[in-house]
Amino acid sequence: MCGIVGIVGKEAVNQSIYDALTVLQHRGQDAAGIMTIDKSMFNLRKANGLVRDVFHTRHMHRLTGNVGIGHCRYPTAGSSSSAEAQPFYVNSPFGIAFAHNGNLTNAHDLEKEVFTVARRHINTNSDSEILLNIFADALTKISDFEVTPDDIFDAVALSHAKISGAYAVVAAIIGFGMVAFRDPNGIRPLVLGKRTTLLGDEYMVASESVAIDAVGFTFVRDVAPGEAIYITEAGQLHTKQCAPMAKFNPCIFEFVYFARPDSFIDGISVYASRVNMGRKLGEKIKREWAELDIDVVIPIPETSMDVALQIANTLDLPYRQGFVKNRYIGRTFIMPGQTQRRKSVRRKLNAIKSEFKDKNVLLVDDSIVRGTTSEQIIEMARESGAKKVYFASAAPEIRFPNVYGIDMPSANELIAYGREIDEISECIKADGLIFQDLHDLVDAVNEENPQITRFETSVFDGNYVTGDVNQDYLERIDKARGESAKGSPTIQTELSNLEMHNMSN
Ligand SMILES: O=P(O)(O)OC[C@H]1O[C@H](OP(=O)(O)OP(=O)(O)O)[C@H](O)[C@@H]1O
Ligand SMILES: NC(=O)CC[C@H](N)C(=O)O
Ligand SMILES: [Mg+2]
Repeated sequence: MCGIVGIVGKEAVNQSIYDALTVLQHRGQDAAGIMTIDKSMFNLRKANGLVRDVFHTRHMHRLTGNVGIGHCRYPTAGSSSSAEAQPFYVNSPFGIAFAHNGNLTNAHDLEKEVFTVARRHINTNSDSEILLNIFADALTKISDFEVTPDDIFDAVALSHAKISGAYAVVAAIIGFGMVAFRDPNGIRPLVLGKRTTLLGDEYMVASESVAIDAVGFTFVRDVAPGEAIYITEAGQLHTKQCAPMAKFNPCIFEFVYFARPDSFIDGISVYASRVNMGRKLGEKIKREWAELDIDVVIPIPETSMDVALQIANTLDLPYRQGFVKNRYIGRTFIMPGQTQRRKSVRRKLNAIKSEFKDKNVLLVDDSIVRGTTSEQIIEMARESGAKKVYFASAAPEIRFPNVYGIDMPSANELIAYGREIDEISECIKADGLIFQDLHDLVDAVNEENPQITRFETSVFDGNYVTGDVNQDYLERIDKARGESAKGSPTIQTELSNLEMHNMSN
């Protein structure tokens, strides 16, 4: 669930892109990159690591220019190698820098087409590099030496017709400007911002509105599903709907977990949707656990905190911070391997024993995916003296793989796969376990924008909106990306030495 950003400014954009990436860091912790256009050259810095570790002052000095794009990566295709960090680059037609959030479902077929028909070489296993080459090939076919807004929109339309899956994209084209587009289902988010300066208007696109707030731009609107935005280097804005059947199917997991609560996505406040989730789950707990002897509601920091507070209010119970989060440890779910994820839970969260001693506690989390967090947290609550430990999840049981940009390629890794609620409860050793119902989750988010008629909910119900995901496909991604396919950490490290890009130190 990477973070992307792009700015066409009147002055240097490097610092604003850096600042935007720091507030999109929760979307991808593995690698980061910035590419700027300075006259007729690109400047690039990308590497594995957090934004604050990838860019040093010496890199920032060299990232000159008034147009640039940035990316922070959470890999969902290929490997964690720094060669797959983004932005990617191609040199024909023109120089194009490219950053992508999402995941393609027909990358395998497209790769063949790129090689045999477009005669282009793909140098990594990243689906984003394929997507870039599909777009570049479309632009080659359509444009001459000059690029008009219509050329850009025709190239995006041609790309939409070929690509399947989830993609929010930002690209910078040397000599012309910046292009951004969103897949026709609008699965991944993308917003447009503007800032008026004495030198003229500046434009920005980003994965979440929080990035627009952070760098002092004003939120204009969400980019529509299928729509393309083209901002010339001179700062002229052009927009066009480029997909005939575009419709909103935003990923519901953005609201459950991925996005920051202070962001708005497709007209929906992420925070308000989480408060609604808490209210609905609180009401379900009241209905189904009427006899329950809960003394206190405790969130599992950080994402579940807004939900847990609302559950406590609905149940009229005290809300207490029983766990302290180490602010220097990132999100565990988006870490690359299960070993690292397991180790990080205890490094990240520590219990305040007095909040548990001799109490029946209700622990609240936004979701249970592999069960890594819940199992260890329940153990910590018991070690801290809790009498009984109940557990509530603001999302329903996750039983299906994700193919649209969340790294859950294998059903076998999901704790709810093939298990009923009492079996899951037994696995995580809870005294009672309750999940939100899917219709309540959808209503909780939908209440904030009733115009959206459908959400992408495949991890809960197995309905994949692109219509091309079958058992064969799921088996292939399981083999290619499941935990057993990812290899040992040593192999990962070796892979990370295979890279091909500039500014490596
Ligand atoms: O069942 P699991 O496989 O453990 O996955 C679910 C957990 O992972 C996430 O937390 P994470 O630490 O990533 O981020 P947070 O600090 O934003 O809650 C999520 O909020 C759940 O706590
Ligand atoms: N999470 C994402 O958006 C990942 C983008 C792309 N599929 C990659 O693996 O780099
Ligand atoms: Mg969490």
